[in-house]
Amino acid sequence: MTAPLLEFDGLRVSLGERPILRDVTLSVHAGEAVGLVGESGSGKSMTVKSVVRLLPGGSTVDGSVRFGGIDVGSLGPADLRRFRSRDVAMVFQDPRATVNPVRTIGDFLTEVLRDQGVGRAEATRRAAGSLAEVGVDDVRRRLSQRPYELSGGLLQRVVIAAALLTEPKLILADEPTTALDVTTQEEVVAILNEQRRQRSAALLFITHDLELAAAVCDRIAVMYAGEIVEILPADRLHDDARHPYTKALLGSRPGTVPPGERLRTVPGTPQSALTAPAGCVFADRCPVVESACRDLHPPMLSVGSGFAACHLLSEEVR
Ligand SMILES: Nc1ncnc2c1ncn2[C@@H]1O[C@H](COP(=O)(O)OP(=O)(O)OP(=O)(O)O)[C@@H](O)[C@H]1O
Repeated sequence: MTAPLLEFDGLRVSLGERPILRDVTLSVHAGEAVGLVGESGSGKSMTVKSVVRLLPGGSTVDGSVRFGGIDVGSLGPADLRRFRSRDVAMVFQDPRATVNPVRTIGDFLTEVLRDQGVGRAEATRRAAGSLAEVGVDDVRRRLSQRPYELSGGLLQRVVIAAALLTEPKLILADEPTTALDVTTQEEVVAILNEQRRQRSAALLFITHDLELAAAVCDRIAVMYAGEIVEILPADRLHDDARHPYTKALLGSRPGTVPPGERLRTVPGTPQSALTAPAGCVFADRCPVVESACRDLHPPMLSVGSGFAACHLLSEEVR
């Protein structure tokens, strides 16, 4: 197999004394879509932000994030700028926080290309083409409009068009549809995925929604309290999930209980890397916890089609 495009290798991030990510190890291959799922505060956004070095000030980083074999922590200012504007593209939750409200859509779209020395007419032509590809109609008029004139769904398409314009090798998408209504969410995710597939761009896709991750991605990494606790192929999610946390997430989805019955949730409250116990981070909420789980940190084990960090699996793989 070829070397991964993106590799997190034992990534640890702390803010002062406070741990945020602990030993995150994950790879994303060229053209592959990997979903990062987990409850709020599990570290999904911090993992993604570490790729482009957008962590909060005062963060300490150990371990590494490599892109194309190069440690992004070692990039100087000019290389970092080039990496951020050419190799990766980002799509965040709220398009209105991404697009400058007082500038036109055309200016927003052509800016990066113009920075790269592309002439105005050519940049506008490419911007118009990119908008059309993500299903925006009346492209010429859109280019002269300002963000407040567009709906949230349309504006997120503009952000996706911008993300695709520089032909990035990797797209980082952090809950790209949470701010949109349900029908628009599906359309926007479908367009993002279709367009990145056509370009063979890899995708690191953050979502709370396991089913959405399974529909869009090739593999899924489940995070809890700043750690990855399970990684498995998306099409094996239902059959092969082994970690008690992944199973609890699967059991708490809407649609798993008959209409009228109360939706099950994962019992207990989510924890952060700071509050998690010393042994298994999920021990306090785990329905099958044993005494060893509280003391010893479980290693990531190869089980079935994926990997999971759970003491109860140790016997099985021995
Ligand atoms: N700017 C910040 N300053 C201090 N702590 C932060 C900051 N951003 C995030 N954290 C903390 O880092 C941990 C991981 O947060 P992160 O945003 O990565 O989680 P997440 O899984 O993406 O959650 P969500 O789904 O709510 O976005 C949390 O405990 C959070 O409180």
